Amino acid sequence: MDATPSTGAHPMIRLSGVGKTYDDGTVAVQELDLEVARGELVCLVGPSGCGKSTTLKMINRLIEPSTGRIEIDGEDVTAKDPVQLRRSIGYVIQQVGLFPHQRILANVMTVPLLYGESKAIARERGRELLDLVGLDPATYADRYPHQLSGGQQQRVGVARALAAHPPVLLMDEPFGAVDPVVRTRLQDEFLRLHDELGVTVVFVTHDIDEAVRLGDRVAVFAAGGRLAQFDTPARLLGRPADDFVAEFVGSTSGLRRLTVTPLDPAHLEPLDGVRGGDLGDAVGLDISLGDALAVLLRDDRGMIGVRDGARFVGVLTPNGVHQALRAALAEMDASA
Ligand SMILES: Nc1ncnc2c1ncn2[C@@H]1O[C@H](COP(=O)(O)OP(=O)(O)OP(=O)(O)O)[C@@H](O)[C@H]1O
Repeated sequence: MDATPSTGAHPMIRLSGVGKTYDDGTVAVQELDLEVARGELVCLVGPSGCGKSTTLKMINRLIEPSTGRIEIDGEDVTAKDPVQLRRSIGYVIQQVGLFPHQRILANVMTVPLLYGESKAIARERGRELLDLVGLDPATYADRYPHQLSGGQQQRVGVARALAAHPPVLLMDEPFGAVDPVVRTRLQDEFLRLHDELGVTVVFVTHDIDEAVRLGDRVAVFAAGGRLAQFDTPARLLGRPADDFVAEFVGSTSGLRRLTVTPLDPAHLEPLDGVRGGDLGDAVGLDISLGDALAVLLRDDRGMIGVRDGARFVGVLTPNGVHQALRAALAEMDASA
């Protein structure tokens, strides 16, 4: 299968009325409706035990749903052979699960070989993928997993999951075990990779910051697998659906909103009368309000220049930051 999004009318993943009750009576997920568009990156987030992993594992049938229907690209997954299904869906977990006695390249080549590719092609594809996830094949291809750091092992896990060009990639807390600095780097790299490949991703995390940073949309789960809100990061933070979501996104949601609100020329002040020397650092229009505010706070002039390419387009002041946040909420309300 190919990761290139096709143009069919149905979503890439559709869960309708899906529920899971384990044999001991635990209701892990109930009546879940969720649609993931082609090429979308959706994060499932929520407190421990709220059914995120169960939901993910039902998509590739590691767990069979008790009720409801799951479709991938319009096809009912229960009608497919589970082994074939799992080969066509990439799966990355926190405990990377690399084969310890195989070298890194061999680990990544596993899936293409399973698909019957020749060794030469699988090797070439493996090297390409290592490169894609930021591991120089000349350095890492012949190492064993224990000779890599935790973050590097996670990258190999991602490379291996992408080896079969899966149209769908499921990720369960893939960056949970690495330190915050490495985690941020892996998130950045993964966002770039997602843009490049257009693969549809469902990503489980318990970290709301990770969810709003990565997700095109974020599904917040409450206990018992209840979907409390499924929305864009900006709406989730700006207009939480209920008290549970408000509490989950937390008291720092104002700060988080800065990271998901773009810098908008409408909230800049004109350059008139401002001399070059009055301006602190200049930032580009393509950054978030949060990054712009960080630059604004770095010096005490209270304003920074904003460029669109090489051209100065205005000045951002603290008042402009407030205006942008207020306007983003007003826009959301108008479109609701
Ligand atoms: N095999 C099982 N048998 C019985 N109950 C289970 C089983 N697997 C999971 N559960 C229960 O189902 C609920 C949902 O578990 P799940 O692993 O999906 O949650 P989660 O949101 O992914 O949690 P975490 O963030 O802690 O990984 C929990 O109450 C869990 O104890």
